[in-house]
Amino acid sequence: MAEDKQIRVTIAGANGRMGQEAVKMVQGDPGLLYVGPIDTRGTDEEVKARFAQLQPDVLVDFTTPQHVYRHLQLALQLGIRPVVGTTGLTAEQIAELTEQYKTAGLGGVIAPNFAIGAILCMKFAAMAAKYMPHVEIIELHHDRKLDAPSGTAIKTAEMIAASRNTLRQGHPDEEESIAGARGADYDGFRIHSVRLPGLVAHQEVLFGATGQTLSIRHDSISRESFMPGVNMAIKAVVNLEQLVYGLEHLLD
Ligand SMILES: NC(=O)C1=CN([C@@H]2O[C@H](COP(=O)(O)OP(=O)(O)OC[C@H]3O[C@@H](n4cnc5c(N)ncnc54)[C@H](O)[C@@H]3O)[C@@H](O)[C@H]2O)C=CC1
Ligand SMILES: O=C(O)C1=N[C@H](C(=O)O)C[C@H](O)C1
Repeated sequence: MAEDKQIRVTIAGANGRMGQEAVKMVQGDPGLLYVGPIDTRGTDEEVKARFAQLQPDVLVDFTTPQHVYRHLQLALQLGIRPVVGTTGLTAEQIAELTEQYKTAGLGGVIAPNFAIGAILCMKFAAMAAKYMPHVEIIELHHDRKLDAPSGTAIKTAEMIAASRNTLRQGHPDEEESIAGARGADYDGFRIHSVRLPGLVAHQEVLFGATGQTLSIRHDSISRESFMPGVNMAIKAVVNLEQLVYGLEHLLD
């Protein structure tokens, strides 16, 4: 894509908490052109007609787990590059979409978290897990969140599992007297999800070893924290020829 051409951006979920921040960010960048919102709660024909009217290069998605898979399929059919922040896609869906985008040679970004500090938290946790394999993840979010565990916690768990020798933690005879007390099991370690008003997006990764503990924590205290990452992904995706899962792949 020519360097001096503005990138045409549409946003799904433009009236939501993240969408409103994303509209402001896109409108504030002279390199980007906000062509308007897209709402896909209609027939395929209606939605395709709206896309044809907007002519976007990039579709930014901050909607719900229920709609995001269809959005990625639609973007593929229409040759529009997606930048997806919506969480809740399964590992199988991501693998299938990755193959489909590769075959089409179309760029896309799925990033469970766009905040640079959250990416560092994941990377540091993966580094630490190699040497301190006893680990638990606690993610904490506002109580309007639909999915649990968070996309960030799942991605963190995947990165930890890739660098940690598999180990089933805790006492072999441990039992829950209240179901769920020990959290969700991922590859032998636990993920705990906290939902409270007043929170935005937070994660703590705790490690334990003989006589010591290590905590790695990230806090997003406002949704502006995600915007530099969204901006970076929009500018990167126009030059990609495959679907990338995780902002860390755009950083190195
Ligand atoms: N990757 C990241 O860094 C971040 C990701 N998220 C994720 O983004 C998603 C949205 O989060 P919030 O903005 O807090 O939610 P929200 O509920 O405030 O906004 C979602 C918006 O999407 C709209 N919507 C639903 N279906 C739609 C459709 N088919 N077409 C167009 N619009 C539709 C809703 O009306 C609503 O306005 C969630 O999955 C959340 O986990 C949130 C924060 C950061
Ligand atoms: O719903 C949210 O708010 C967030 N969702 C993403 C996730 O599931 O990880 C990213 C961030 O944690 C905020």
